[in-house]
Amino acid sequence: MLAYFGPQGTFTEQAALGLGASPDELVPYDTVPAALAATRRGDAEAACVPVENSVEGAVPATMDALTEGEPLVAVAETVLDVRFSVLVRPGGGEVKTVASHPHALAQVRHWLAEHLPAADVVATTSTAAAARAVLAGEFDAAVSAPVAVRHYPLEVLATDVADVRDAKTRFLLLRRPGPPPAPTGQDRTSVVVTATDRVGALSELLTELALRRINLTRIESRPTKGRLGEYRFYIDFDGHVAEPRVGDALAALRRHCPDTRFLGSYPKAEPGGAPVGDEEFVAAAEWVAAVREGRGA
Ligand SMILES: O=C(O)C(=O)C[C@]1(C(=O)O)C=C[C@@H](O)C=C1
Repeated sequence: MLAYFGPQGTFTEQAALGLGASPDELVPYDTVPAALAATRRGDAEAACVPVENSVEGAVPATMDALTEGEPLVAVAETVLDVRFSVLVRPGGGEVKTVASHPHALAQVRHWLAEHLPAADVVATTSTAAAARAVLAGEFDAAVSAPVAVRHYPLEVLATDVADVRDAKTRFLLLRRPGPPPAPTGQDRTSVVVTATDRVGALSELLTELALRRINLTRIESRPTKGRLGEYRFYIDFDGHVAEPRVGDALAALRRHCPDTRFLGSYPKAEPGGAPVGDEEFVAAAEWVAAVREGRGA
């Protein structure tokens, strides 16, 4: 069974199907932490959750749930184009309230101001939860994934709704720790570190990546929820833990920051950039091994 951030008809369900899940193994959970908790307990083999959107940024619920509790690791990612449909009850009349996930609402602010300026905007746990609530008569319109109309007998008031064209959301498939998927040459590695409060701490961590020619693809911070001013950094970079360069960098991060948590090495959804070769690292390690054994100098 595969848990996902539901209910039925979310973008996340679409993402899980796109990652190869079959519809009959999918089980919806109403929140991201609930989907991850089911995976931690072993009720689900894996969980599919949103992690970042190109307009609204990180999904805080996912970031927090990845560091609180037993480790989970990403084994795959996928990226979806995000355009919304506005759904109403058939023959529903005037739209006085419009509901959706906060991330979705943030992506259609201008559209709502132009087309439904008098409507009250209400946040729901997901885009599909909004559709479900419209069906139940709680709100008049839902800003939903286009697929939601297949699950809820609603009428489409508008399609292709998005303030920013080409908006995208990235989703992760997470499992309990196990051997990472084999490297493909176009992989991403994710970690979370807590930088200590001193001059240059974060810059030292990033320098470890730069020194090994590792391309940083994302850095996000979230408060540790402990002391004010203490932050965790979520760092994504190109490469796979199986590559000597990347393994070396991870070891360095862990030396700087003993609570470094590995969040996975997995194939990139949108491959790009030439892979950086590991030849120099392999050759240098062989040279050191030879020196140690007295075979080289
Ligand atoms: O509510 C959904 O349909 C989701 O899958 C969540 C989510 C998100 O968290 O960003 C996913 C894609 C869209 O950007 C809006 C909402």
